[in-house]
Parts: sequence; structure tokens; C-alpha cells
Amino acid sequence: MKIALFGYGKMGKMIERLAVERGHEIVAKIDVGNEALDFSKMDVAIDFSTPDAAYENIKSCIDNNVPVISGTTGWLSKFDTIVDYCEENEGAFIYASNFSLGVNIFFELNAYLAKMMKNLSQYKVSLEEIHHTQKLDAPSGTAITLAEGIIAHTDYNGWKLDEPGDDQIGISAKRIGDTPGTHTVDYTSSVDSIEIKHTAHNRKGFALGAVIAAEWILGKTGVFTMKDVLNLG
Ligand SMILES: NC(=O)c1ccc[n+]([C@@H]2O[C@H](COP(=O)([O-])OP(=O)(O)OC[C@H]3O[C@@H](n4cnc5c(N)ncnc54)[C@H](O)[C@@H]3O)[C@@H](O)[C@H]2O)c1
Ligand SMILES: O=C(O)C1=N[C@H](C(=O)O)CCC1
Repeated sequence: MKIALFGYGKMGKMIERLAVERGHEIVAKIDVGNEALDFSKMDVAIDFSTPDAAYENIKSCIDNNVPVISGTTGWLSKFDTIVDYCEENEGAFIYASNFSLGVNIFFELNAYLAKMMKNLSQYKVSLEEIHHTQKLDAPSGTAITLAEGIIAHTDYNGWKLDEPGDDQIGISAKRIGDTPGTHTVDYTSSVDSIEIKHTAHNRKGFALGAVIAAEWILGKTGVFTMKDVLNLG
């Protein structure tokens, strides 16, 4: 498979390594713009760029009939626009706030726990995410997905960084060293706490999930999620 990388930073480089190990060829490494690209050489594009760049990168792939996988976070105000654009133009697109298998299992666990906690008003939920100091966005895309997973199954009415209202889920975002990504969901009452936690040990899990998504999307049309790719419940 001929892969174009949009974004050749920490993730782009890790994806290159794993893609080559799996027998794929990297045909483009785009790190500052996409003016003179030959889209006809690409079977699929993988975008791990920046919050400011992701939308245009994804749109240009759809315009050129190249299936696109995006893991870039921090641009979700334009997500619905891209979904509509992809569907109108019969493109192929997958976004995931987190491509790792472990986190996608964690998302399912989070939804299951939220359903059980729905009527237990003595427990207040909160989220904590810890990432490296170079991260541009906060809270992390993964923390937002976790919050949305809880909101879908409970009476919480949104999320807020740091100081939530009574009906909001509080998210605390910490930036420490080179932490690849740690997420904790905590339900606390006056007598006890229940915690679930995912800890990434490195970036390989994110990169492998993105390459697997790129392999999976070939030949398909539509907007998909990692739940489709991994066939999770
Ligand atoms: N979904 C996931 O599983 C997952 C995992 C890790 C990181 N991420 C996200 O992926 C993104 C990239 O993470 P990273 O750690 O590689 O960051 P990084 O800063 O190391 O790399 C981003 C690269 O994008 C480049 N860039 C800037 N403008 C560009 C443009 N117009 N087109 C293409 N590239 C451009 C930058 O020069 C930089 O090299 C971030 O949004 C991060 O939150 C997602
Ligand atoms: O390193 C990052 O940046 C990460 N971003 C994603 C997020 O915002 O959730 C996934 C974890 C790593």
C-alpha cells in the first residue's frame, strides 16, 4: 500500500516505521503544506499534523479521492463539516481521538461503567489526562471522547476544563515531561472511589492502530470509526 503522511513529527515518524515493517511504502511526507502534491501516487493518507492544519489536509484528500485517516486532535469544531463534505463527495474518512487498541477497549469499559453509575448520584465523576509538554491542545481528544461516552449514558450536561458546574464533568489536563498519554476516569463518593485508568507506555499503539485503519479503509466509501475497524461490540 502506498501511504502519504500528512505531518512528519513524532507520530508521523513512528507511523512510517511501523508501516514499512508491515510492507507498505511511504510515497510522501508532508510537513508544511500540500500545494504541489501528486495525489495519484497515494493509496491512502494518514494525517497526524496540527489542530490548524488537519481540516485542509483532510479536505484536500477527499477532493482528490484519497481515503484519509486522521488522528490529529484539537480541530473538532470543524468535524461535522468534514463528515458532511466526505459524504457529499463519496470520500472515505476515519477520525479517532486515539487509535490504540487499548484505549478503544477503555472507551467501551468507560461506557459500560457510566451505564452502571447513571442512577448513583452519590458519586461525582471527573477525568484526568496527562501528556507531554509539547502537546498543543487541552483537554486531550481522548479525554473529550471519554467525557462524551459518559454524557451519552448519564444525566451529565457537558464537560469543562478545571472548574465544572454541578452538572458538568470536570477534566484536569496535566503536562509532564514526555508522557505519551495517561487517562483516568474517577467516580468519587464520600465513602469510596472507583477508578479506571489507561496508561500508554509509548506511541507505538497509536501508530499501529492508524496503520491498521489505513489498511482497513482501502476500497471503502464513507465515514467510519475505530469501532468499525476493530469490530468492537
Ligand atoms: N489519535 C491518536 O491516536 C493520536 C496519538 C498521538 C498524537 N495524536 C495527535 O496527532 C497530532 C500530531 O501529534 P505529534 O505528537 O506527531 O505532533 P508533532 O508536533 O510531533 O508533529 C506534528 C507535525 O505536523 C507538522 N505540520 C504543521 N503544519 C502542517 C501542515 N499544514 N501539513 C502537514 N504537517 C504539518 C509539524 O511541522 C509537525 O512536524 C496532534 O494533534 C496529537 O494530539 C493523536
Ligand atoms: O501526544 C498527543 O498529543 C496525544 N494526543 C491524543 C489525544 O489528544 O488524545 C492521543 C494521545 C496522545
